[in-house]
Amino acid sequence: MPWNTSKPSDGAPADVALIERSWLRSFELHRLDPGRGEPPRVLTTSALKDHREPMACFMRIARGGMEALFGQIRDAGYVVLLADTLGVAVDFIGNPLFDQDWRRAGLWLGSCWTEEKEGTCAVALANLEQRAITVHHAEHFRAPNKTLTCSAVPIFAPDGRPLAVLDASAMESPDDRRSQHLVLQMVQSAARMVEDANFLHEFEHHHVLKLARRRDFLEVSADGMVVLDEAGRIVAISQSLREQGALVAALGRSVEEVFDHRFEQVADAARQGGYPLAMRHLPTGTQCFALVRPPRRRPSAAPAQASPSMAGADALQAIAGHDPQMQTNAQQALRVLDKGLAILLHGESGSGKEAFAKAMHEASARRAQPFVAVNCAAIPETLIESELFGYREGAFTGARSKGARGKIAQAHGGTLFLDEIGDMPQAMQTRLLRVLAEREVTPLGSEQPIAVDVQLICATHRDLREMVAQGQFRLDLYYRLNSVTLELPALRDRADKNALIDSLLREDGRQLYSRAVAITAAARDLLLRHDWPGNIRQLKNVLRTAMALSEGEPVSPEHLPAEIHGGQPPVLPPERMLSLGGVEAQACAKSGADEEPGKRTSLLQALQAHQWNVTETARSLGLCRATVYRHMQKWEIVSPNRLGH
Ligand SMILES: Nc1ncnc2c1ncn2[C@@H]1O[C@H](COP(=O)(O)OP(=O)(O)OP(=O)(O)O)[C@@H](O)[C@H]1O
Repeated sequence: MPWNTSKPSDGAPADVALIERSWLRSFELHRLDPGRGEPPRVLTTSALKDHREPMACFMRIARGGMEALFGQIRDAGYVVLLADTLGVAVDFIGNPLFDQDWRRAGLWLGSCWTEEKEGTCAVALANLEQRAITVHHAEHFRAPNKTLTCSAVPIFAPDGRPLAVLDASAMESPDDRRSQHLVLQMVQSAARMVEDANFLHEFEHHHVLKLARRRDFLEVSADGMVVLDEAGRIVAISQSLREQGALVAALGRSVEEVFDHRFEQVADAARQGGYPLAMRHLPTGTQCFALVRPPRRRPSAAPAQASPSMAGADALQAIAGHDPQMQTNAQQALRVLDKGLAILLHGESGSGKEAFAKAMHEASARRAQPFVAVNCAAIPETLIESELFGYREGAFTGARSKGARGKIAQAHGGTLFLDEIGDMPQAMQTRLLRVLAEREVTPLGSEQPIAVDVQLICATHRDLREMVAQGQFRLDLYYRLNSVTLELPALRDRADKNALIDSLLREDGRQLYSRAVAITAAARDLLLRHDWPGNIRQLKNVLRTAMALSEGEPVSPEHLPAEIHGGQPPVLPPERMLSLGGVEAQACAKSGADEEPGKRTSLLQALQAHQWNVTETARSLGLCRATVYRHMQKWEIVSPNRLGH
């Protein structure tokens, strides 16, 4: 576990390649004139407010890092900028003596540093490539920027999403770009400081383990941080660990599965002042040390009293993208969150209902509490009751000896996401209605009700009104669930397909090749013309397969499956049929046409390879989970984990 490896330094040759590519785009894609004279555009105060408001909370935290950085470099004539992910400078610190000069150079609050307008520049490149970079003097594309030297570093949210860019710029500097190496390092450490402070703030109500390989450095400079929820599960890791790929596999596991300590020991250390624990990372046997930061007490017992999260609101905006209908959905969601209303998401399979529900949870006052998702279509009818409501010991033959908490009780204080609610059996509809009315749940075999307080979000691709008309869904439950219905557009109807393609190439490219992967105009054109029956999930799978086939080179038409070319879906052997992302939509859409015996074997092998983890299996095969469950039911494949029930 290489926690203490230092990050790659300046990496000048890599910078040169990025800068060359950006120049090409500036000429060919953005058709900019390098000789144009004006400085960057500066937004009006009210337009700037729209950029600052959503990140107000983060900006307060970032200010500390900006001031510390400015203190180190002000005498050398640098200013410090914080830009949002659209390249707008939302905060600025410079020596006020030179205000006029900064403003003329575009180093000013509200200035827009995008590649589309400015061509090659550091803030735009840090945003696009999501890595630290210096753009020095003539490396800038436009003439007025060529005297500048700018070093910019992206800052990430706890979930790995880009949040902002920190930049240090000067109007005068030596010609040799190596003179900026140290400045870039300083911006990097300030960015990391801001990122860590934001991380600790987001998880102030959790136990946080600060980890280091060397005990002496633990208190002054930890190698990374790990967050535990109330049940001792690892729910987040800091960006430093994420970048090194360390502990990513530990997410979602309990602390004792990953380290040789139980949660009680960790909580005990926290109570006694967080003394350093000597720990062993079980999968690798690596020794490390941990300081435990205890959770801060909530000011009130009710979690719903906390203030809404600005970072969460950002997450919601990010999921909404640039599509007007999705933006309206995000605004409406923000208005109705934390008001005790049930929310219904309606949209085709793969259109992002669960992703949107998660983002809503992150934006709500319940964000530090659990988000529990239940797919009603995936649980066999005989198990749905115990799964949802829980059971007491000995409630039925095969019940676990200690009983089990149901999903509804697990979501207490947080959000319960009921996916495919249209598939919930009628008897369960009646029980759910009672839970919603009485705000308590009675586990099977028990007479003792447990009080529950959950934000309920349901999702379906079905027409519930039609189901009500046909007597398949209870009218009273329908009214309870849809205080607010948000319609998620199908991908083919989204106005921001281009931006979605770019963000998937950037995010998944980062995972596969540590950088964004480009796409040719011809391939993009094919993607834009396709009608995407499997929606964003299908697009994501097609792009991942294409990126793998292109080996990181720009994705071009030959990397795309036949159906994207407007042809018939490829006729493939069953194994490939299940393993190609591009056929996901077909598999989802027509589960009746897939009877070949070879497919059962392929699915079985994939499930075994992923230790019967359906989510992982679905991901590896490029299918949606519901389809995997459907196939399992149809082909009578039973998980060994279920045999005991
Ligand atoms: N705005 C987005 N940007 C990038 N990826 C997205 C976005 N929205 C959804 N996705 C991804 O698309 C995939 C499908 O999303 P999700 O599971 O939320 O869809 P769904 O509508 O709940 O599907 P189903 O009805 O089949 O359960 C997931 O991998 C999700 O991460």
